Amino acid sequence: MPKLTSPKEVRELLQRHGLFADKRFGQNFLVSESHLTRIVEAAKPFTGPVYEVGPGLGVLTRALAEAGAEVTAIEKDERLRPVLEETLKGLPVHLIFGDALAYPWEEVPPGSLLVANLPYHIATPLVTRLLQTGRFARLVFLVQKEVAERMVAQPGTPQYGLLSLRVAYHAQAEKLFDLPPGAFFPPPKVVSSLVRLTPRKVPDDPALFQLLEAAFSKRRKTLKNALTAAGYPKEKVEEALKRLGLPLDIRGEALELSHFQKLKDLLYTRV
Ligand SMILES: C[S@@+](CC[C@H](N)C(=O)[O-])C[C@H]1O[C@@H](n2cnc3c(N)ncnc32)[C@H](O)[C@@H]1O
Repeated sequence: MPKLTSPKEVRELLQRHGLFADKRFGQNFLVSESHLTRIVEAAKPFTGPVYEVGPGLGVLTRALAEAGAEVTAIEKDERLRPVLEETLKGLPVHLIFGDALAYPWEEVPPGSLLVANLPYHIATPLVTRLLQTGRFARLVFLVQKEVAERMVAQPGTPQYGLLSLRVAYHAQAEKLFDLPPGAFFPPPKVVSSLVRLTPRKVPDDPALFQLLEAAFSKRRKTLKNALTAAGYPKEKVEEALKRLGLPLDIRGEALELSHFQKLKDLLYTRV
């Protein structure tokens, strides 16, 4: 069995199967034993079924299964089938080939976990969708450091925006540690971070997210101008901001989640 945390053995495994790491699929395989251990520890305890998006060569899949997780892994790249059949042989892993964005996440058992080294190009839409299902007890995943910083950002910081508010509404968010490019083969151009989200089990709030999308659609505008440009009545927006004790020229980036929730209540209340 090849050692999947050895760049040399990973290169040989790919060569033996006539494969290469395909950038289009965001393929940067984890080859750091110490980081692998820390990711598995951050995901424990395995209190529900574990879903992995993008098993790649199976390094994390194998570690999770060996640690006792009941893993379902969804991989888009069909070329990896023979590799995964080799590296996951004998382990009770349910392997599905397909696009994770097309997976029926709304049907997974309540209390499921996501543990993944996410392909960078689908990380934000995928995490948003998984949070909206209300089915996950914990999501532990690697993303570009810059995306991780946006997920945990506080009001008034340059990284703060729609993604930070989406995450704050649905979950408690932690950025646990960074991984240098050398932890992957081939090394990416960016630093990665491990994020852990612990959902609060709140129902989705479409009116709130409609308001947030409008507030952040024009980043350089004041909140009042962004909302009126999106069709919210100007007088109502001004009145609501005054009632909240906020200046009329405030920008969306300065408001925390509770402000937006109160603003939504005021804007959606008939007078
Ligand atoms: C960053 S690599 C991680 C691979 C492996 N988990 C590891 O840590 O070495 C991302 C993986 O996601 C797969 N992938 C890319 N887009 C996908 C999609 N839409 N659905 C499912 N898997 C996808 C890639 O083929 C690749 O195996």
